[in-house]
Amino acid sequence: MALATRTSDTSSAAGSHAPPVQTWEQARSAARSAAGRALPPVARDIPDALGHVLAEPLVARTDLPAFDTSAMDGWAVAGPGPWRLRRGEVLAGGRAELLATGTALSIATGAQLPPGATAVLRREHGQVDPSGGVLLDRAPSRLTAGRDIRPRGQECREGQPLIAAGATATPAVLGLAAAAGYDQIAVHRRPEVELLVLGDELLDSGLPRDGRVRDALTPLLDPWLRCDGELIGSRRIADDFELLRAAISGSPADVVITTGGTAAGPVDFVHRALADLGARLLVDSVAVRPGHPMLLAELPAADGRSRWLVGLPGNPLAAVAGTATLVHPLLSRLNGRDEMSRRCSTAAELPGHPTSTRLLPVVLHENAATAVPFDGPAMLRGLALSDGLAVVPPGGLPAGSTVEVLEAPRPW
Ligand SMILES: Nc1nc2c(c(=O)[nH]1)N[C@H]1C(S)=C(S)[C@@H](COP(=O)(O)OP(=O)(O)OC[C@H]3O[C@@H](n4cnc5c(N)ncnc54)[C@H](O)[C@@H]3O)O[C@H]1N2
Ligand code: MOO
Repeated sequence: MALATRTSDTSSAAGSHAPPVQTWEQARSAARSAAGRALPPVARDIPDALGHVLAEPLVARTDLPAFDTSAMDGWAVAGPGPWRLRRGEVLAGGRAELLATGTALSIATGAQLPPGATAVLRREHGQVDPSGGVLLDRAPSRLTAGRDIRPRGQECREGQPLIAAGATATPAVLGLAAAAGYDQIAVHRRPEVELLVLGDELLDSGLPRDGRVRDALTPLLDPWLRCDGELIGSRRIADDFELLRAAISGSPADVVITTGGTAAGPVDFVHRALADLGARLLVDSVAVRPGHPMLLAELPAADGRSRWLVGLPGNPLAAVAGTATLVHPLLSRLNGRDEMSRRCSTAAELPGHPTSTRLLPVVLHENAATAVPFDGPAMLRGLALSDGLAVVPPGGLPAGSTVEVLEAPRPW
């Protein structure tokens, strides 16, 4: 097969005619539509569900608290004082017998209240007489019925919905699920992702030398991909057509992500490999700077499972732009969640490209965006100082306008 180039007459370089250059908005929406719907629900143990999206509402499996509980260290008391002090104590996790009116029993915070108890007297509010057999309240007017008791069902009743389907399993949600009696929760399966980093010029350690540069994309993309999916592989592939073709076709991932090799250089094999594999190009070049050579393709299904490939340009900030434009929307949709962005104002002018959308690293102060220097396609210095990427429409934005700022993926 002839070496694929990206001149205008090579739209057949992949399995079907490549789409025309898309606007940034069209490309994002193509990535969401390609995913279609969230991956099917699976049951996950609570520790393994972090960052997943709930496929079903979280419904309380019990009253919370599940029993009347002491809110303080002190004494469970029955009726008005003074009280005859019973021997022993009830600790958290323990059970106590019926407490007769006029008696009291030492109790710890979190302990189940003995039946018959009407209030809890805090340790610092009570006084035991020298005989050790009688408990007095230092200020009886404070002790109303129910005082310092967390009543059963105060937080929720069994069967009550706590969190809606579609919410992300944050650490707080996982804690609530455990408290409400869950061992496993129903979440959407997360997409499996494999990262293939192309480029014989890349080094894994030491200083750039002899025309070679450090691989900046593995350390940058691996953590982001772990936020948005299950990263099942991350490896370097030599600039070799057969190796690249085999790596793509043999990948078990739902989504294969390549970096580099999207353009027209002598060893840029991504288009050719996709054509050879019969992939369908859904996005091939986007009117965005940096990152315009980014692409999205649907790979032939494997075992009935849909598969996709996102080709990110090699220039590091261009690869980040491709991640924001294609990878994050695709993976978010497969995960069943919305992408993260916020509306901000512009603290100063944000320079634009004449005809393309520009993704510009910005810092945010009091929700107002300012561009940072060193924002060239091959640079990461500006990005590393930034709070997000501003979406600057063609022509730019004057100070005082509203701008969408894309935030980096987070673990939840
Ligand atoms: N004739 C044309 N040349 C180029 C075009 C074009 O339209 N016509 N587009 C330019 C743009 S824009 C970009 S972006 C790049 C995209 O090129 P590739 O995706 O083929 O990427 P490579 O050529 O492999 O690498 C480009 C550049 O990035 C460096 N690189 C690659 N991977 C990494 C990495 N993991 N860490 C750090 N740096 C990386 C690589 O060394 C190159 O310097 O094409 C332009 N050319
Ligand atoms: O668009 Mo390239 O992605 O400018 O570096």
